[in-house]
Amino acid sequence: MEKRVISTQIQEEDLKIETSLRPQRLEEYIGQEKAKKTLKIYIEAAKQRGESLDHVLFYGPPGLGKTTLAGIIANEMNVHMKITSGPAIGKPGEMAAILSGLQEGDILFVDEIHRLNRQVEEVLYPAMEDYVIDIMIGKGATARSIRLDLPHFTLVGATTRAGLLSAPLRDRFGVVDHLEFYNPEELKTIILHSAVKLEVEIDEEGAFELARRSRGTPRLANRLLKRVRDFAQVKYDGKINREVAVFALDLLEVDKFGLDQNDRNILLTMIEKFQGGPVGLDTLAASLGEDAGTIEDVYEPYLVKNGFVNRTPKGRVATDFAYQHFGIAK
Ligand SMILES: Nc1ncnc2c1ncn2[C@@H]1O[C@H](COP(=O)(O)OP(=O)(O)OP(=O)(O)O)[C@@H](O)[C@H]1O
Ligand SMILES: [Mg+2]
Repeated sequence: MEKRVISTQIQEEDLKIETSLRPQRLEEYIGQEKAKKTLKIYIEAAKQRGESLDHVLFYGPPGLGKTTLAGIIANEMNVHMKITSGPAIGKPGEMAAILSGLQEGDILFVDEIHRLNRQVEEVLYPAMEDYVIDIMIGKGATARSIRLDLPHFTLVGATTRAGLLSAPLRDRFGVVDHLEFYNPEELKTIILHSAVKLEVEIDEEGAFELARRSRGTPRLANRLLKRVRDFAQVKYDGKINREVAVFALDLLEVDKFGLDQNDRNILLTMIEKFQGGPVGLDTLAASLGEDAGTIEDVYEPYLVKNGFVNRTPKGRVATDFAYQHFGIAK
């Protein structure tokens, strides 16, 4: 599918601004009240006891703030954070090396943790549970394993697909938080904060228009803000109000539900090629020329959340609301 403005996955243009816009403290982190409340308590308790925080797993669609929260935990606990990811660690020895390099209280952030291979994962089990690793020394008949103590660290895992995590790994996390899509009010607040940092002039209505077209996702809200700023600069006097926002977003083909061309493609394919479904995920993916995992993690959650698609045991179904959205009779 085409590269889309609305894609919630990280793009090169985001890297620069994301670092500067990323909240550093829990109190600057907007929304996710449930996760925030529990984290706050756990952080305070761990600090009072002078212990490391329990292992934490964040899961949810891309761009909702998993990496941001991991960084915030490190800041609040006043410890270092080491960052790695599932696909980056191929061998058990590499994981052992990372773990033994940690200091007391440190955070090890493992992004895309569902992509760790089995052998690497097995190093984590005793490490998470008892803060030890077993290392094999020697070969063949003389091989033996020795046990090394690790500092008390906190593993923070992030994944878009909690379902793919093995049960033994999932069970070793003391705190599991599902990040939810943000509501337009929360996104509006995020946009207004970002606008201050980026020195963009935007009014409340302009911010709200961007917010409700941001697919419930802060990453997107920030990206749209940046794009619309460019429009405002070139076509208007640099200030973003509702009119500028609507004009720019229409040009970018983001509709008032935050759907873009690719979302519409998915829905129209379901409606036109599969009579609205039920259609299996793999069949739908093949028909769109898109990866099934991407549809499931990136596109579908928002379509389901907003009532365009239902997931049934027989497959995906386009809802009446989806038909209405396109003005197609069922
Ligand atoms: N609660 C929030 N308040 C303010 N800004 C936020 C919040 N959550 C995320 N952001 C902004 O959105 C950007 C993307 O968030 P982040 O990188 O943490 O998402 P992610 O869930 O880790 O995504 P991915 O699954 O792609 O790794 C951040 O750089 C930050 O600017
Ligand atoms: Mg991330």
